Order: sequence, then C-alpha cells, then structure tokens
Amino acid sequence: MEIKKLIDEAVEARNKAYTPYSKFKVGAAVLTKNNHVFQGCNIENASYGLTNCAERTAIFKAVSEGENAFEAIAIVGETDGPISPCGACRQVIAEFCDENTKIILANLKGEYVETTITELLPGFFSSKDLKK
Ligand SMILES: O=c1ccn([C@H]2C[C@H](O)[C@@H](CO)O2)c(=O)[nH]1
Ligand SMILES: [Zn+2]
Repeated sequence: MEIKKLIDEAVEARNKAYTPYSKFKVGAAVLTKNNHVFQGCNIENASYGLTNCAERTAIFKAVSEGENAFEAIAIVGETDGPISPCGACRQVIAEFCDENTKIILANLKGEYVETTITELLPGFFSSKDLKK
C-alpha cells in the first residue's frame, strides 16, 4: 500500500475524533504485515488525563484483533509541520514497531515525513531490558 493511501485512511479516521475539550482532532492508521488497515482517532475524557491518542487507539485496535506486526503507521493532525506524537505514544509504538516499520507523520496540508522509532525515541525501554 502506498504511503499516501495510508495517510488518507488516517485523515478519514480523524473525522471520528472525540475531542470536546481540546477540539484538536487526530487520526491514525496502521498497516499490518498481513495487509490489514486499522484506523484510530483520539478519544478525550472529562478526566483529561484519560485521553487516548489516535495512534494508540489504532495500535490497540490492531493488537486486540490479533495483529501486532506492523509495516507502517500514519498519524495526521492539523499542524503547521508534520504532527509530533507524545511520549506515551512513542513508547507504545516502540513496543510494536521495529526499525523497519515506517512511521509517517503528516498534516492536513499533505506534508509528511517518514521516520523510525529510534529517531522518535532513542534508547526506548524494551522487553530485552527485562531479561537478566
Ligand atoms: O500525536 C498526537 C498528538 C496529540 N493527540 C491528541 C491528544 C489530545 O486529545 C489532543 C490534544 O493534545 O490531541 C493525539 O491523539 N496524537
Ligand atoms: Zn500520544
């Protein structure tokens, strides 16, 4: 699947964002190695800290359907430059994406950059740190 098509999936998902507090809508889409797409949006809460970001929604949807090997993930928001995922999402992305996973950060103007998890979160905590 083309990068632009995955961004379109993220843009579509963004329309479902539940953002009565920030009004800042974000969409995400993951492409699994089995060629399935899972969309996600941000879901806010009156208890603000319980908000789930769009990329975590998409990842959790995929994993809960038995798909945890990702080819690519696209994230889009109405930002000046490409959107920048929060620290919590970077750590969750690190759990399920390897160095080959394309992480695409986009905005509504059609601008995007392709990056990797080590660029986004150098030295991330991983399961190999749990082994002694
Ligand atoms: O990459 C990002 C950045 C922010 N948000 C959400 C969280 C919150 O609902 C709103 C404002 O921070 O945007 C995401 O979903 N993904
Ligand atoms: Zn986040």
